[in-house]
Amino acid sequence: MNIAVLGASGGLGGMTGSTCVQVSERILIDVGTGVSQLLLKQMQQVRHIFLTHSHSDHIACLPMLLGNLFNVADADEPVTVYGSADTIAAIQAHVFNWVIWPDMQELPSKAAPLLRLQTITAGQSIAIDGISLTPFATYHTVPTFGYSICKEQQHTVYVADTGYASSLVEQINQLGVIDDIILECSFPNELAAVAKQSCHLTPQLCLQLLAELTQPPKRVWINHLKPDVADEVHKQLRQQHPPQGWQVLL
Ligand SMILES: Nc1ncnc2c1ncn2[C@@H]1O[C@@H]2COP(=O)(O)O[C@H]2[C@H]1O
Repeated sequence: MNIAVLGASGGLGGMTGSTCVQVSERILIDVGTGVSQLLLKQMQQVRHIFLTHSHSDHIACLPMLLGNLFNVADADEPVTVYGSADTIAAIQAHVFNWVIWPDMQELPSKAAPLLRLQTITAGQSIAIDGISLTPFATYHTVPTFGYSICKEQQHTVYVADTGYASSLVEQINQLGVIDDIILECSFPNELAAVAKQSCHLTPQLCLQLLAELTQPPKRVWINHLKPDVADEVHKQLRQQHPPQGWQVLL
C-alpha cells in the first residue's frame, strides 16, 4: 500500500490518532487527530483534503490544520476541501461559521481566499498530480463517502465508516480489481446491536462483506477500532481468517 494511514483509530486514546489518510504530500483524506503525526512543514504542503463525512473523529483537526496553512497557501494555490453536499453544508454551518472557526473562504480576503469548499458527487473522479480519487456512498448514520484511489498502478479502496449493506457490496464490486482495501471494524461481535444501530462493522460483518466481493482484494487492512473495545476486536480479528488474511492498522 503506497498510502500512509496517519490515524487509524475510531476515537481518542487508541494506539494512534483518529482517521487521517495521507494519499500524497499534497492530498489527505479526513483530518482526525492522526494528522498530528505530520511535522509542521509537512502539514504546510497539504492543498487537497477529501472528507468522508462530517463526524468529528474525521474532521476534528481540520480547522487547526488550515490555521497552519494560513501564511503559506494563497489564492494561487489555495486549500480545497472536497466532500458530499451534506458534508460541505455541515462544515460550513457548524465549523467555518466564525464561532467555532473563522470562515477561511473569506480570508485573507473574499477575493483571494485561502480555502475553497468543493462539492463532489459519487462516481465523480478528481485527478490531482497523477492520482485519481473517486467517491462512492457507504452506509452510515450521516451521508458518507468511501474513496477509490488509483495511484502508481495501484488501486486502494478506503471504505471509511460503514455498516453492512448489500448496496455497499454492490458499490465495491463495481470498482474493479482492488489491490488494497482499508475496511473499518469498530465493535466486537458481542456489540453487534450497537454496530447495527450506529452503522459500523464487527469482525463477523467484515468477513461477510469480504466473502461477498466478486473479486477479492489482494490485501485487507482493518482500521477504526473503537479504543475502549479495541483489545476484544483485535482478539476476534486474530481468530478469524479471510482467504487473504488481514492486518490491523495501528
Ligand atoms: N445509536 C447510535 N447511533 C450513532 N452513534 C452511536 C450510537 N450509539 C453510540 N454511538 C457512538 O457515537 C459515535 C459517532 O461516531 P462513529 O459513527 O464513529 O461511532 C459512533 C458510536 O461510537
